[in-house]
Amino acid sequence: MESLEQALQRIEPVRQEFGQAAKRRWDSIAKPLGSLGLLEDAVVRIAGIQRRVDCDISRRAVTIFCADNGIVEEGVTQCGSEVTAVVAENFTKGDSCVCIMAELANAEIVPVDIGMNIDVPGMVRAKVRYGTENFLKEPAMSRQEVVKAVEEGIYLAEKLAEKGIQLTATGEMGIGNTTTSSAVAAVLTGRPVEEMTGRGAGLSDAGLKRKIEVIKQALEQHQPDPADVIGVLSAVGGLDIAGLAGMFLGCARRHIPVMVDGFISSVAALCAVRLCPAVQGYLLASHCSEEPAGELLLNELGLTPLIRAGMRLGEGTGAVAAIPLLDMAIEVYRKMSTFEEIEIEAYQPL
Ligand SMILES: Cc1cc2ncn([C@H]3O[C@H](COP(=O)(O)O)[C@@H](O)[C@H]3O)c2cc1C
Ligand SMILES: O=C(O)c1cccnc1
Repeated sequence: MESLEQALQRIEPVRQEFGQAAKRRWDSIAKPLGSLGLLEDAVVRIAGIQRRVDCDISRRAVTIFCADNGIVEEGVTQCGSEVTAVVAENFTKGDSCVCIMAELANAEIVPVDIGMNIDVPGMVRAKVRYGTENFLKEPAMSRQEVVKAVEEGIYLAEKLAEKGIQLTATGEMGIGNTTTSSAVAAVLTGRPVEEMTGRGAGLSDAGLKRKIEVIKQALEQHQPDPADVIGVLSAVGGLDIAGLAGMFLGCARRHIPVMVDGFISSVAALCAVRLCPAVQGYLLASHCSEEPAGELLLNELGLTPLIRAGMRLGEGTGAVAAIPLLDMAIEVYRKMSTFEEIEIEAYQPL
């Protein structure tokens, strides 16, 4: 298993020359220049990542990192931690929002237990520990545990690469993970907690107020250093965010395009990019989360979303929703006649 340090050293920048060749192919196609907008940009990006002009995303998976969060004790969520395992079990049976969407998008579901309170059969076991601590009282976990979770994500990306997966979508499930995500986002962006915090899966006004207070108090207490991503995750993060950060790093390491989902996934992507800026070139933004910080995080990542659908579900639903758009883009890119071909036909005597 590759260590985080080794992976960080081995991640290479994307190869622009393949992206440039893909752009020339788009420009030769018989349609107004650039008229498929972000769909064209996505294919150019994928070509650079895969290092091939005839890029291919026909084999795809959605990895769903599942973990529990000790901070749920503080009343920052609408439902209890037991819901994490219930939904996770449904991932193994194909009965969740993301499963139904992934079936249509022809994406394999890979549910990963990176730190749930309960063991659920049928999941990829990458459990670092049974849930985190309540970060209002003590650090969520140790630095070693953060590194272990990141390394599990990197390892899983390696396994997906070995299986021939050509595109990964990132998902998560873990009650309380919008609280950990808001805390991490506030530290990494240096923005006020209020701007970074929303209602998650559905909090009341009073609940939202409490959630903001809890995060503020915890940050006051831990004073995490924004330059120390592992330290921030250890103080106020979650195992799902750490595992996802590893997935982003691992996909970059293996030249796999990786689709960012919503709020939690964006925070994990930001962690990965702060650990290794070259990772940015391997990311594709699917949609803009309806959580208050959704747009800000995408800006911070330098990404433009393909979809604006007002989604705020998680599980990887937004990332999976964008896959059919990419399929359509690649189909046009491959099959559509070029200006040259059409002109040649036009000169044939009728
Ligand atoms: C039944 C159910 C299914 C979900 N699927 C995704 N989430 C989403 O909501 C959770 C984060 O919100 P919070 O921080 O407010 O707990 C995550 O698990 C996320 O994936 C769900 C939440 C619930 C309740
Ligand atoms: O945007 C998200 O990823 C999100 C928002 C609310 C709850 N769960 C996930």
